[in-house]
Amino acid sequence: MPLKLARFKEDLNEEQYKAVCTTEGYLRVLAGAGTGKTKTLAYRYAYLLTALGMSPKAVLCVTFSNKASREMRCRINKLCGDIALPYVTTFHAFCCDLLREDIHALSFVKNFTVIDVSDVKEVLKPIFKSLGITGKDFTLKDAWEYIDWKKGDISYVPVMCAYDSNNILEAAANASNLKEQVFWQYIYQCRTACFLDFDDLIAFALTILRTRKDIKEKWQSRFEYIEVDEFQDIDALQYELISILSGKHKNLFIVGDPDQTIYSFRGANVKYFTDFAEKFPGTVTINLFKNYRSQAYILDCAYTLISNNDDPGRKKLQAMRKDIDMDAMAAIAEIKNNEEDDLKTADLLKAAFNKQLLPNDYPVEFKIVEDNKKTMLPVIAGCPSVQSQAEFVVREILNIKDINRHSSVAVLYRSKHLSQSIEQALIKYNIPYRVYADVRFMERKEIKDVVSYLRLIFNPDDDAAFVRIINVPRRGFGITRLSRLKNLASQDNHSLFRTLVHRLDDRDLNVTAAVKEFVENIILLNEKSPAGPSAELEKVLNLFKYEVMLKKEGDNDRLESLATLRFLARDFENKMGERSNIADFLTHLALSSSKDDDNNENQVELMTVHNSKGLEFDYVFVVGVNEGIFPSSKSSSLQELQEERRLLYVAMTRAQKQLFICMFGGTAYSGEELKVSRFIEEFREDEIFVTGKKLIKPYLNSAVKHVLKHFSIGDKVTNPVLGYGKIEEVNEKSGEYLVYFKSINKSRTLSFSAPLELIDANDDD
Ligand SMILES: Nc1ncnc2c1ncn2[C@@H]1O[C@H](COP(=O)(O)OP(=O)(O)OP(=O)(O)O)[C@@H](O)[C@H]1O
Repeated sequence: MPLKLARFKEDLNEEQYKAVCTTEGYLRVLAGAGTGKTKTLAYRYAYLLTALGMSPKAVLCVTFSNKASREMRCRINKLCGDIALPYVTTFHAFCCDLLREDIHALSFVKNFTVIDVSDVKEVLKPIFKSLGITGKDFTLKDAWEYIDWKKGDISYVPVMCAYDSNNILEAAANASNLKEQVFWQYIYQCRTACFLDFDDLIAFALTILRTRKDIKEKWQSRFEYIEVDEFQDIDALQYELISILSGKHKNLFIVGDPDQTIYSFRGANVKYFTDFAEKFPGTVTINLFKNYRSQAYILDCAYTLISNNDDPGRKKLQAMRKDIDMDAMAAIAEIKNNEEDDLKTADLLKAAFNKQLLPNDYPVEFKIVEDNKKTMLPVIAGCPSVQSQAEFVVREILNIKDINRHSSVAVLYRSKHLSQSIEQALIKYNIPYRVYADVRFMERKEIKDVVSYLRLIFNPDDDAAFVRIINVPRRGFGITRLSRLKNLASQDNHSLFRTLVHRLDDRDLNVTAAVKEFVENIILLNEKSPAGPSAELEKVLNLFKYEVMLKKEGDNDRLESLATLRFLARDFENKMGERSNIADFLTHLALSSSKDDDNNENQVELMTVHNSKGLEFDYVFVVGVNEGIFPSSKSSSLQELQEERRLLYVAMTRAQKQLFICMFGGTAYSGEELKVSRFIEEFREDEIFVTGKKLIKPYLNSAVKHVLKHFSIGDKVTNPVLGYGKIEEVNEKSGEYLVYFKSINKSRTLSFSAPLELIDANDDD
């Protein structure tokens, strides 16, 4: 059904409507979190099609991620019916389309293969091997970061595409350092295999547009209108691409929010958004500031946090949602004890949520908060350990009263390694979940490998475990030998491992010294009286050289997974005490990895904050808000810290109904005591509800110190109850205003945090 024009006015607010209908020229929309940026973009696209009658082929709408472009297509299809939308796309997909059509201009093959980051690592591995590079020199990730950085200068493209590929080898031979050598070897391998990585897609497309006037004009003519989402996060090359493409018709619509710039580390620069009007004279700017997503307390708290960053023309967001049912929300467990320790807290949480009497020997006060106002405030939870944090999250999830879809709950974290303790707790309580764009912890290759070692030691007849690890690390026991062994095993009617033990000198198998060593070690560990899980794990990692292999490959991600596994083993021992053994630990792990139906929509969503961009959930838990984690220990400069703050702001503004910000105590691997994030210190005490005060309280400064002054003497303001008023005095020390209200013909003293909105100085009250 065609969209009725009246609907645009009905569905949109005044500013959104203006943005949708201003179709000609340069338009910049400065849209705060949850103010309907995506909605405006979708409606504008629909408006171009229905009101102007444009063909979808003439409108380019570029979003930041595949997820965002799927969402955009879905929204447009809801408005315009089931039509094809060939150019609602991402930067990379668009460049790929352009190259499939015009890569001949670079004399590169049309049937190139696009490779992603994991493929890049596979291309790099043999290069590392041939150059004898180990993790001590640099890691695969370091190499990839160098390549990514190098490709910021696209002058490599003609070399990569040149007829004579010896040029590339020459560049590699003349390289001034090892990383540079890896770069050119990588380019050579990609050229030979006809691979293009994501950086190449942009670099190749831009090279064509820069150098081939005819092709440039073709693409410029094609797109009469261009829309770009998340413009605050575009980089120099993407900016140039859009500038070129919009160069003929000059109808460019951009939306962005400087407070949500979270990709500076990848070269994004917010200046392309903030300086847009100078670059393109005649630009109209529209501000969207009415937030339709979150309840007011969440927005207030997020605003307090982000106000610590430079002000890029920030406007306080106005909460529009009035429909939130407080009774449906999760009650909060308030921990008031002074002597928390890890296990006790978990038990206490359990008791509190089950409304059981607390055991007498806990010298604590612990209760469920039933106060609506407190429940609405963002909760800051200080959990004594990473496990009690997970316990807290899961218990709160179970306690949400209106939870009909688990997918209305998200657990967000700064670093993906934080997911595993949450995963364990969700499994324990049978709550379905999905880890966004990631492999679950127990399904990661390295974890399965190491668990297979443990299984084989425990049970040498475990053929599945044997097959998985006999040649990892490589021991000269590939597919051919394995298939011979399988035949022999079925003749002997033995398991694979036992057959191998009996046939070590069999000529057919011709086993290597490394395989013999493997067999000896398995037998040795199997015969020894088993140690606790963590000691056993250590032996496996050392004896079988698994960890050495990862170090050689420089695979930090996998090494960090092993660190997590060590942590799990230690934790299991702590919990189970002297009784703990490897068999129980294996059972525990096996149960943890039981698969749920991944297509099930009814799953709690686990993801990094970066992945949560553009999404919204009723209930949001941000976990691991610890100093060194969030902000990351890698962020030390002012700019980096501001980016981390924006990242937390993005996480907080995903929440619609309730927001939980959790940190955990304990000791880090480095031996240092874990601390509360500096961002928690930036919240105002009156804007949050703290549970687990023992950990949090020492870090909170007095509310007054943190209260921000928003208004000056003479400002005209409005209050939802008292109506129009005028600021008469500002008392910085007490954090209060004296405001004269016309409705009562009196002045009232109100705190800086009172609900006051600035009204236009020209407004006549
Ligand atoms: N005019 C409106 N009336 C009612 N609801 C609206 C309006 N505009 C947007 N919304 C709703 O507000 C929520 C946020 O909108 P949207 O996802 O488009 O925001 P956004 O600006 O893209 O957010 P962010 O940048 O934080 O990801 C959505 O649930 C959307 O349906």
